[in-house]
Amino acid sequence: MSFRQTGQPTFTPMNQSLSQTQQFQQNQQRQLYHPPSNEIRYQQTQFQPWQSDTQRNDRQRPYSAQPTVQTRQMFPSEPTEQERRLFESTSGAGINFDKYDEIHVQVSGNNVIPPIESYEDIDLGPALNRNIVLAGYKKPTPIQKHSIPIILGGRDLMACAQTGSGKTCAFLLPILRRLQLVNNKGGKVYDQRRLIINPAALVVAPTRELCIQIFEEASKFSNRTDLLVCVCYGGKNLRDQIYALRSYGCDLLVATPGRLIDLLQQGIVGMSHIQTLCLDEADRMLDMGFEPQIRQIVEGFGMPPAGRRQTVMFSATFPKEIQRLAALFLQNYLFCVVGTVGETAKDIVQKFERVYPGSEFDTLLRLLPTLSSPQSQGPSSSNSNLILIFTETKREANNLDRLLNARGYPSTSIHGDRTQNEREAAMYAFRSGRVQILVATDVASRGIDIPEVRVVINYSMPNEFDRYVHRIGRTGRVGNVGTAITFIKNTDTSMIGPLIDNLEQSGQEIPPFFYEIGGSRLYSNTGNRGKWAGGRDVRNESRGRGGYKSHTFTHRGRGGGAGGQYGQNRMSFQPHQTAGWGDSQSRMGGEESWGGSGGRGGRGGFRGGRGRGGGQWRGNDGQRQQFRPYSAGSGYPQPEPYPTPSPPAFTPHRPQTGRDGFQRNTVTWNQGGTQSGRGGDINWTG
Ligand SMILES: Nc1ncnc2c1ncn2[C@@H]1O[C@H](COP(=O)(O)OP(=O)(O)OP(=O)(O)O)[C@@H](O)[C@H]1O
Repeated sequence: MSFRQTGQPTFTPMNQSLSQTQQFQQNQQRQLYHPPSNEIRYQQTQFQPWQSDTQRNDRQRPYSAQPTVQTRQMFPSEPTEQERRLFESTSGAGINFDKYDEIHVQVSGNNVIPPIESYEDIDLGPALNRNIVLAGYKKPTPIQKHSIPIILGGRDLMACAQTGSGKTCAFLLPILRRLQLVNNKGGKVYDQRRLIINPAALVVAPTRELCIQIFEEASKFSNRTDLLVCVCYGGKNLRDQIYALRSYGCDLLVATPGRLIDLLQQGIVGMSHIQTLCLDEADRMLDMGFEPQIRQIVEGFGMPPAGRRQTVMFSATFPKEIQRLAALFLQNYLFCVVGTVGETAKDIVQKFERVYPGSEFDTLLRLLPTLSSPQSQGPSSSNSNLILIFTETKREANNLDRLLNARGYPSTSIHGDRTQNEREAAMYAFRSGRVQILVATDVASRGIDIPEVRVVINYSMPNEFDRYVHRIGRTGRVGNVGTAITFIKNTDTSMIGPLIDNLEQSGQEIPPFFYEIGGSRLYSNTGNRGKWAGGRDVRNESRGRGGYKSHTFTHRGRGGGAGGQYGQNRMSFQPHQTAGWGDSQSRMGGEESWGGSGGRGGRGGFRGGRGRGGGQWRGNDGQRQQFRPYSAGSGYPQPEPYPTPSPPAFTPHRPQTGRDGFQRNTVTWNQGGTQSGRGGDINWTG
């Protein structure tokens, strides 16, 4: 008899006949329907790691039997000086931030997990909640609304959202929260007297600069937790990174694939504790360049297989063939797309300049005075108007940098031929506004977040549309407006079709000269245009009508009142009755739209649990369906972590930086402070 029939869950006692995956799913289910209260769940974080199968099976005790630890969260109400410095680089949301709510979100897969509407809807723990406030985030972006509960719920995820829409935080927050429940103790394990560092979560990103950036974000959000975050990337001294890893241990490792494989091959780092694997810029990580390395990392060093680990993938672009390949690393995953796959942000004004071979630099010189702020004519400390110029080759980047400097425009460059120290110096000079022009190859096209970049110039048009999307995505981030100027040559015919599609989609003007250049490509809906179009889960294409049901969400409706009706279905808010979430998914292949109608008190969408009840709606099949609301702060289902071997007792040192710039998470506590064991936030007792 199932829970849905009786209202009470029935669980098979855990025994040897259940596979580890089944046991994990059963645990998840148990927590899904019996979310423990905040306090009890917090106490639950104090558990010891499972050490063996027998011990794991013995863990079938009710929560009330867990040891009770009296804890009080005592964080200073005001940020300390150190915290101010840590969070000072966080940019504010732009004027168009609220427009994100108008973008439709589609989620497909089995048992879709509904989104949150605010950070308070979900229990991320006091430390993370405080860090969100310190970062100045007032409400989650659409991708965060969906990804946070999905990742926290232990599901695999393939997520696609526009550039600059907060994807980093969408995976970091739930990963850090899950890590708090793991008790990995820095993953230090001795194997035949040899120390191996086993992180519990791994984020892999394609470029060194992006790794540094993700690490810095992770350091911010793990502030005042006892989690150890490390970054490893090529171009820096390997011995220093090994020294730092071994000294401190590591719970969350951010790495580039090449350096990670080095560390794995030398037996410095192990993959056996990995519970969550995250591929940022996943389409790049799985294209021909990186795919063999990712396969090696996932399959060659004892990482738990799909189903026993959680795998999440994020990008702004997800070509269909990469989606198919990515599916091999995932199990029973949810596919979440904000807007349309590969869409450019609407806040970027796209302009085009027709150029002829050899006339590019003159065109640039003509444009620059109109783009730069007055301060940018010469050395200046103002960084309000940064210009990022993309070239196709390293040589072109070097030449352009030299020419610009010769003409009195202070610039610097970043590309693969520069040393890592030069690259980091260039990024620092640009971020801080010491130089206002950065000439870059595609090493800076993905993920790099510099809020003051107001203009991106494609000095030459890339030959793949996704590279264009990522390049121009360096501006117009998180609700800020930006401008992208692209130089188009007569030979760029293959890109004209996708560009026209894109401009039409974002309601922008199509330059008349496109019709001259485009020729027959303009009217063909094949090739690249077909490749990039659409925002579908590829699983549905192969399944035809029997594919996964796709749920469309819109988060409009804040501010109260009427409105928020979307599509054919209007959601009405009713007091929550019985949980029918799983049942509502039973009809495959249809499409539903769930809109926030504003509702009482003006919160649309899925805000239940504060007396506002759950929701019910009619799908296209006309049947009444219901969802189970969250209670504010009453605890989102938290899966039990996978069993991890017990590492030896370890007292972490926490210097701010390791030797030679190897960066470490910085955690400080007051004199006399106590730490309430792994898995919790650090508690201050004065
Ligand atoms: N909820 C939020 N409120 C305000 N700002 C936010 C929020 N979430 C993220 N940001 C800020 O938005 C900026 C862009 O975020 P992020 O770099 O994660 O975007 P992204 O989607 O990963 O972009 P890309 O596709 O280019 O990698 C960052 O400066 C981040 O601090």
